[in-house]
Amino acid sequence: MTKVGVLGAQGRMGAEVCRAVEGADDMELVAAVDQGDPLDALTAAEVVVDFTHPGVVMDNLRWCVERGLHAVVGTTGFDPSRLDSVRSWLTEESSGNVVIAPNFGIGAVLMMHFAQKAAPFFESVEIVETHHPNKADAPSGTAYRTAELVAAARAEAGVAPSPDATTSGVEGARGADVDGVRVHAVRMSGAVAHQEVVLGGHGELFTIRHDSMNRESFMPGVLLAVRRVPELDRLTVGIEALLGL
Ligand SMILES: NC(=O)C1=CN([C@@H]2O[C@H](COP(=O)(O)OP(=O)(O)OC[C@H]3O[C@@H](n4cnc5c(N)ncnc54)[C@H](OP(=O)(O)O)[C@@H]3O)[C@@H](O)[C@H]2O)C=CC1
Ligand SMILES: O=C(O)C1=N[C@H](C(=O)O)C[C@H](O)C1
Repeated sequence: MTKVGVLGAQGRMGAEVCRAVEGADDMELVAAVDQGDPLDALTAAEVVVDFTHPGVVMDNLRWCVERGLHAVVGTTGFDPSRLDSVRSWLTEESSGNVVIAPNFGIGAVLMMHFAQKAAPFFESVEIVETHHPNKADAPSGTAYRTAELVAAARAEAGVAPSPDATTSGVEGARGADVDGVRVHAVRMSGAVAHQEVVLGGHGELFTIRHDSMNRESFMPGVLLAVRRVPELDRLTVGIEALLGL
């Protein structure tokens, strides 16, 4: 039985993770910690799952690493400099491993993978993500990561930036620029988590779309990461490798 602790246990995702862990035959929920609770209860765990807030996740993660706990992190906000900081904590001597994934949905991981594959074949690419209006960060971690992967694939293939003749307009109308890829964030009541990667050129549009209809959709990926994190090597970003992609 893997002993699991959850940080952000009363939040939308944390509560779903607690239910999923309690429903798994090979896991035991030993700590459910939220805002204001002491972290000490987490030392009973082998793996800590964090779904909190971009503003607090670095402190939580450092606390886990310093205690040799494995961590599975779904909280967003991990830009390259944050990932470098985490790598610097995970020395030869530290015993815990970390998985940080902007999206644990299997379909969402495949969407990112296919977008990366398709990106060099089209002149234009833009990303449109739609989320529930309670989301704190924009663009989503998934959109940010997709843009990074798409931009890297295009750079490696020597593809020019997406053409854009815009010289005037209202600020924000063209979305955010993430590594040269335009990302548009929609906040919509009734939505959960949705993303389209739109690619175009030579008289055709190719759209790769993913929809999370509920938060259960993330649980197979979260449980997979909890099962696999002890055998991984220090920091793993995304669960692509765990799926054999
Ligand atoms: N990787 C993935 O697949 C997914 C990632 N996410 C990401 O997960 C994060 C959480 O999302 P969501 O569950 O919707 O957010 P919620 O706001 O519903 O939940 C976050 C919870 O964490 C609590 N919290 C805040 N600070 C701390 C702290 N220092 N220690 C312990 N608990 C704390 C919050 O308490 P309080 O409300 O009092 O502040 C709240 O209960 C976001 O970054 C989101 O983007 C979401 C879905 C899937
Ligand atoms: O806040 C959310 O809800 C989600 N956050 C993650 C993100 O920012 O990409 C994953 C998913 O999109 C749901």
